[in-house]
Amino acid sequence: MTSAFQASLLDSDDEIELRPLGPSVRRTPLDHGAWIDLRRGWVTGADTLFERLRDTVPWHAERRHMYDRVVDVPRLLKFYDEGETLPDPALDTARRVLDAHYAAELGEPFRTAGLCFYRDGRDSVAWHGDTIGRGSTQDTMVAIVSVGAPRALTLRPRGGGGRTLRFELGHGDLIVMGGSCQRTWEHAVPKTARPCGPRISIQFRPRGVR
Ligand SMILES: O=C(O)CCC(=O)C(=O)O
Ligand SMILES: [Fe+2]
Repeated sequence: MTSAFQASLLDSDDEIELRPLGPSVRRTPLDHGAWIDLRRGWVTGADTLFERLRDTVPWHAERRHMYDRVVDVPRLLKFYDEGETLPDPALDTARRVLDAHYAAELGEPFRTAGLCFYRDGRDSVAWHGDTIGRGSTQDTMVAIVSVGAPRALTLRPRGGGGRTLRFELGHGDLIVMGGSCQRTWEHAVPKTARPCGPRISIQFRPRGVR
């Protein structure tokens, strides 16, 4: 359970590595058939990976219609669709290891990678489920790797009410939202007035989940 699962991502002296998954992944069942898996510190050398992604990903800002206005999306984005080359070999390895761990339960591989760059506490994502695709009707999984400074990822049952769960995620932490989580729960990265450093999240999703 050690070296076989430990993937060295670079042949040189860079220390980006993935620690084993297996029993170190903690599952928390949530109401309505949802669950969360948490593996703290999955990626070692996560600060190095943060810097590489920050410097090499072709980040772009988006603007969206909100009522009668066009507003800035408060984070930088880059989406890698199925078959597109990922920006860093560490992400290929991460996806392979996630596939090996979750294939039997998920029944299909993770195919796409969405990247978000939260530059400071003003960047955020509002309450939502990933329901553009199949997540609105089917159980699925969304695996999120966080590098850089920790930010809170919050979860609550859809429509509010009920308790809000809060996970501070950064520095190589892995969280996986599974079961009905995208349609029965919502998640967010709230803005914060506390001084905080930048965070990048990498979301791996199966085909047709968005
Ligand atoms: O950055 C995160 O951890 C969450 C991002 C997210 O929920 C999304 O892009 O759908
Ligand atoms: Fe999301």
